Amino acid sequence: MSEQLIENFFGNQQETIDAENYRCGFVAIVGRPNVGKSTLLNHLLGQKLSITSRKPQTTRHKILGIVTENNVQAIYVDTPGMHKREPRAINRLMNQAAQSALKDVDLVLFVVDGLKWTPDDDLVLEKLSRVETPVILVLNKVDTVTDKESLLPYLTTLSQKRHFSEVIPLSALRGHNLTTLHELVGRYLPYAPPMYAEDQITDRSQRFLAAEMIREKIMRQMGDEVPYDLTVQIESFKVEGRLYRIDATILVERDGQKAIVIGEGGQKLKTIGQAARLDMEKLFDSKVMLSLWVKVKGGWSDDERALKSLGYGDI
Ligand SMILES: Nc1nc2c(ncn2[C@@H]2O[C@H](COP(=O)(O)OP(=O)(O)OP(=O)(O)O)[C@@H](O)[C@H]2O)c(=O)[nH]1
Repeated sequence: MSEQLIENFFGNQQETIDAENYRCGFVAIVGRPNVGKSTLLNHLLGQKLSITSRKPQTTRHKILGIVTENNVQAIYVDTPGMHKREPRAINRLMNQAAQSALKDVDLVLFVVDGLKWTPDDDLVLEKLSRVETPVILVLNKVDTVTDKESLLPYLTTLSQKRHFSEVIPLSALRGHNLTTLHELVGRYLPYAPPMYAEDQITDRSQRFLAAEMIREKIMRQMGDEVPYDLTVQIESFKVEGRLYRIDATILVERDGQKAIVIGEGGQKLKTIGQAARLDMEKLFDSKVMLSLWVKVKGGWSDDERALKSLGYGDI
C-alpha cells in the first residue's frame, strides 16, 4: 500500500516537473526611476505586486516576483530606480539595493522609457559596465512613441552604447510583447529545477505587501509635499480564516503632513484606506478589515537607525 503511495507520489512529480528541460534563474530589472519597472513586473506576473505611481522613486525595496510558465521559472528582482542625487540616507540605501541586485543574477533587463534618455540612464549604463551577466535592453512605453520611424535608428544608437544580448521594444502597460520577452528571458536562464512552487508569485510576506499597498494609495492621493517623507508600519496582522485584520500606522515627518494625510474630516485617510483594502482583498482573496493611524516621527528618512528599525536594513 505505502509502496504504491510512494510510487504515485514520485510518478506525479515526474509528470509535472521535467527537471532536465527546466530552466530557472534570477533576472534583475534595472533602470532609472519612473521608466516602468514595477509596471513591467506586475504585468509579467499578471498580478499587482510591486507598487506603481506617476511619481519617481516609488519602489524602495527589491521584490521577488516569480513567473512560472512552460518549463521556465524566472525569478524577477525589481530594484529601486537608481539616481544620481543622494541627499538623504534613504537615497543611499536605495542605490545600494539596486546595485546589489545586479550581483548573483543570471540576466539583467535594462529598462528605458521610450525615446527619453536622461543622465540617470547613463548612470545605470555605467553601473552595468561592471556587469558580465547578459543584458537585455527593454525599450518600454512604445505606446507613447508617435514617430515610429525614429524607433529603429534610436535602437541602433542605443546598441552602440554597450553590447546588449537582445533588444526588445514593448509596452508594459498595454501588455505588448510581454510573451516574447518571457520567451527571450527563458533562453538566458540556466538549466535547473524550479526553486519555488509553481503557483508562488513572491517571497515577500503578506504583511510587507499590505504596507506597500497602503503606501501606493497615499502616493497616488497626495500632492508633492508628502510622499517621500512617509512610511507605513504594520502594527498587527491577524488572519482569521478568510478574514484579515490589519492595523497600520502611517509615519510622517511633520504635524502639517499629518493633517494633509488625514484630510478634512478624515476624508483623505478614508479614501486611502478603502482603496488599499480593495487591493488587499483581491491579492489575499479574503475579506480585509483595515485600521489606519497617522503618527509624526520626525527625521526618519534621514536616520539610518530608524530606517533599519522600519525594515529598510535588509534592502
Ligand atoms: N504609456 C505607458 N506608461 C507606462 C508604461 N509602463 C509604465 N508606465 C507608467 O509609468 C509610470 C511609472 O511606472 P512605474 O512602474 O512605477 O516605474 P518604476 O520604474 O518602477 O519607478 P520607480 O519605482 O520610481 O523606480 C506609471 O505612471 C506607469 O503607469 C507603458 O508601457 N506605457
